[in-house]
Amino acid sequence: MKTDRWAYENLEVYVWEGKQEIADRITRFLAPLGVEVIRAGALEAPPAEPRLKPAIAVISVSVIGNAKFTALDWEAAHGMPVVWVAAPGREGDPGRFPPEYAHILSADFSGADLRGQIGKLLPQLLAASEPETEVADLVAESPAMRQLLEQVDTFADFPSNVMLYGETGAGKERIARLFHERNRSYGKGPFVAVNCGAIPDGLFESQFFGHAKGAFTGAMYAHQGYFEQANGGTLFLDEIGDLPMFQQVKLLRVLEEKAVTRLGSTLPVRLDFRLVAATNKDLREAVGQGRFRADLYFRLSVIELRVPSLEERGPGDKVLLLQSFLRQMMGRAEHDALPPAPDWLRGAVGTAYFNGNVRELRNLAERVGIVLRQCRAWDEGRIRPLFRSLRPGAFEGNERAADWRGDAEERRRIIAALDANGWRRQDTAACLGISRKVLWEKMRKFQIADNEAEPA
Ligand SMILES: Nc1ncnc2c1ncn2[C@@H]1O[C@H](COP(=O)(O)OP(=O)(O)OP(=O)(O)O)[C@@H](O)[C@H]1O
Repeated sequence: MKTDRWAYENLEVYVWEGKQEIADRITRFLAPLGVEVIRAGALEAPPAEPRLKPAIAVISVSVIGNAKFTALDWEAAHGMPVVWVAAPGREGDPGRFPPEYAHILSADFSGADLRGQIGKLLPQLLAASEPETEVADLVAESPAMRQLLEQVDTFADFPSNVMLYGETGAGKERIARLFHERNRSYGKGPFVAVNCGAIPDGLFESQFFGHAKGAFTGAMYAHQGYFEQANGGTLFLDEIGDLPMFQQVKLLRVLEEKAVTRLGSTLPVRLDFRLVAATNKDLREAVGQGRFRADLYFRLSVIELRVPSLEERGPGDKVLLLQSFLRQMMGRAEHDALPPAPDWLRGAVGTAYFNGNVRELRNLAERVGIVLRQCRAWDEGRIRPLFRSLRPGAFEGNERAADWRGDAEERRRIIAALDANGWRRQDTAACLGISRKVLWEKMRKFQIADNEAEPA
């Protein structure tokens, strides 16, 4: 269970306020608690990347302009609660602010006033930052997913680094969380997810290493980097293949030394966390082409697992996922009150091709959920058209779908040959007309477990 202290130390507060003095006061009151205060400009557009940490915005009512932008619009677009700053004496004026402006501060607020408002929002932030009911909702009925979960169970309780491969949106972060949750020691600590593709060069060090107070202009307070934030828990490095070479060197050094020194400090901090990295690229190929350091690759890839795409998982998992997302969206009671999903719907989901994997399927579920809530029935006339934007699974012109189907087919062929040859690699390779080494590489690529195979 996360604590208020954890929440403050991991909180980002975006300040959109025209008056410098007010913005400075917010920083002065919050930064000593470990809060990262970010001075934001106009924030009308929702951020392109999802935020990695819980966040609150503090916004001056005057910069928004009540007429065109309501508090609800803002909160929905950004997914973070807002504390509004109003001119002194106006904050309690019910005629002026509709009820959704629930958290209003008078512009002459004290530190206690500000912390009081934020304190009211902490329980909601803490709840949101807990992993969703990951394990309970994890849909993994297909043989490919069951095999993956078995592998997670085998390795979860060890500290070894893990590398997850898989298409975008296949569920790599979800599996990383599972590794975290199933580890008896690190699972009790934080799970810190970082998208390595989204870190500007100039910010890598301060974001990963943190900085001491006064380390550079503007570093008014000490800041914990991702390594320290993940201490005692799991650090999930997504899109690791996008890490530029010079950042790779720095990451490797920290992993080797198991310590980090904040910028502007001389005191190393000992590190002890579980590292799970993920990529949708072929890292071995990147190593071969000199785009990824071999030493870092070997350090990260102690345990290598592949998260199957939805195509490989097959129609059964697609249907179950759709139902699970619908239950989440509509609420279990409302969903279960519906008659069972009709065959035409199962057929449509099962054969659709989801380019964006589980994430795209969830978007479809959201659209279906909206219709279901309106008509409370599986209305074919209204629901079937929602599938039009999706390509059928057998769509000829889609190369990626064809690749995936090709992989799944090859995997099936290899398993059949292994079965037919009693899992003896030499005989299987001969039967397939490939070398034993190539067979081994393919078994590794397709995550074919060879528990019963002869010793190598
Ligand atoms: N087996 C599953 N059961 C239920 N939900 C899942 C499953 N796998 C993934 N999801 C959901 O699908 C969405 C995408 O998953 P996730 O973020 O883990 O994918 P990813 O492979 O890490 O994506 P990216 O490559 O973009 O980083 C998330 O909302 C996740 O909760």
